[in-house]
Amino acid sequence: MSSNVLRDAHRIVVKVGSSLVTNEGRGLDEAAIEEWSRQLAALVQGKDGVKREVIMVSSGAIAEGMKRLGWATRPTVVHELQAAAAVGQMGLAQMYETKLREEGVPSAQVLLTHADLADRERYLNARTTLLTLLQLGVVPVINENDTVVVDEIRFGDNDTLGALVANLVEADALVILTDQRGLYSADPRKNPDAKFIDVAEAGNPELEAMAGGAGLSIGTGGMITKILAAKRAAGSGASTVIAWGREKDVLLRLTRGESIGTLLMTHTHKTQARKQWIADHLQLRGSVTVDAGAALKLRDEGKSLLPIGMIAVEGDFSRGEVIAVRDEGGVEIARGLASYASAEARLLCRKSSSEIESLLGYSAGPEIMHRDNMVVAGH
Ligand SMILES: Nc1ncnc2c1ncn2[C@@H]1O[C@H](COP(=O)(O)OP(=O)(O)O)[C@@H](O)[C@H]1O
Ligand SMILES: N[C@@H](CCC(=O)OP(=O)(O)O)C(=O)O
Repeated sequence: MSSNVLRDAHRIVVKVGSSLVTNEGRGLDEAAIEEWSRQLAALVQGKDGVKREVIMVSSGAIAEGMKRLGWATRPTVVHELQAAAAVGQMGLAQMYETKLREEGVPSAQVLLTHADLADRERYLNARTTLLTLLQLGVVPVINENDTVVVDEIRFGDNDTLGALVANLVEADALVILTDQRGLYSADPRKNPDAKFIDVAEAGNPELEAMAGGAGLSIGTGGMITKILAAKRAAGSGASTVIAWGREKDVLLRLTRGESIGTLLMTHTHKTQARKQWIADHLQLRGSVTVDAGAALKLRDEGKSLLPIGMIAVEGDFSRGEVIAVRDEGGVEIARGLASYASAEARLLCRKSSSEIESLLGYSAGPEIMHRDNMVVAGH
């Protein structure tokens, strides 16, 4: 098994499932959360010599809420599930906050819904906030915002949410911690002869046939959602490891290059994936024309586009929509996500970034298009 995937990963999304977090429904597993927090902190602080950025996607709110409300069986009424999630999320966030703070690492609670990632503006806001938190050395602790979503628009299981977060921040790797040592050729609870898979290609359809549903009533996805999450994460260039969450020092050992769990590899390159994503999935909503100086900075220096170099704005677009950047001859030199809506961008042409706040009454950052959200033609 090639083991340099995690060793070389700079930005890692870790997902832990309900059954682990809540000790199979018995209540938040303080010792386990403390263990993961210690490891997350060590990665962020670079105790092994490399500082990494980590995001924790943690389930467990509903299971913990049920316990706090004294409910022995999982309700089926959606508002009761939402109420349980709201109660449980308090405990979940509090425990990660406490354990990470004890390790000297600040944390942040981020609750997301499907709508947040489907809407261009909210997508960009979520992305920018998460990248800002990572830059600040904060560990974002993410869960689905269960209180406001009903079944049809839910991620449903946090494996999918973990993969979408990996896509959102362009993580190098997704680590899914669960109650099995990884993927087997069949559900090991039902088939004791199932063989362990140590490495495979993410997206290989044979894997989907091996994976069954959830093990205990606490978890929702089972192995199939993990396999599909790995496929989705691969789309943005992240490889996935599925491993046992109680394995001693699992995150530290993985990032030291040890082979633990099942590695689902991708060969998609991150920048290639992003380029493809911007090229394929999004319709151009407009464009901006820039002067020769700005064109040079974008094309040759890998810089963001600042309003000072922008001469004109074409079309009608919102923040977060995809626009083209053209030079004065009309040639497209880049495309990417606009940080400002077209009406705002028009007011900012030829202006210094320091004037943004006084012109618009707020600032969404000094750039018209940040280089992280841009693909330059020919690069
Ligand atoms: N091929 C397989 N390999 C390993 N586990 C499998 C497989 N098929 C189904 N499973 C089941 O998936 C369970 C893990 O999923 P789930 O219960 O949703 O956990 P989590 O809360 O970690 O998301 C395992 O306990 C196992 O019973
Ligand atoms: N958002 C839900 C988690 C959904 C869920 O069950 O996920 P998982 O256990 O990872 O399959 C919660 O916190 O209870």
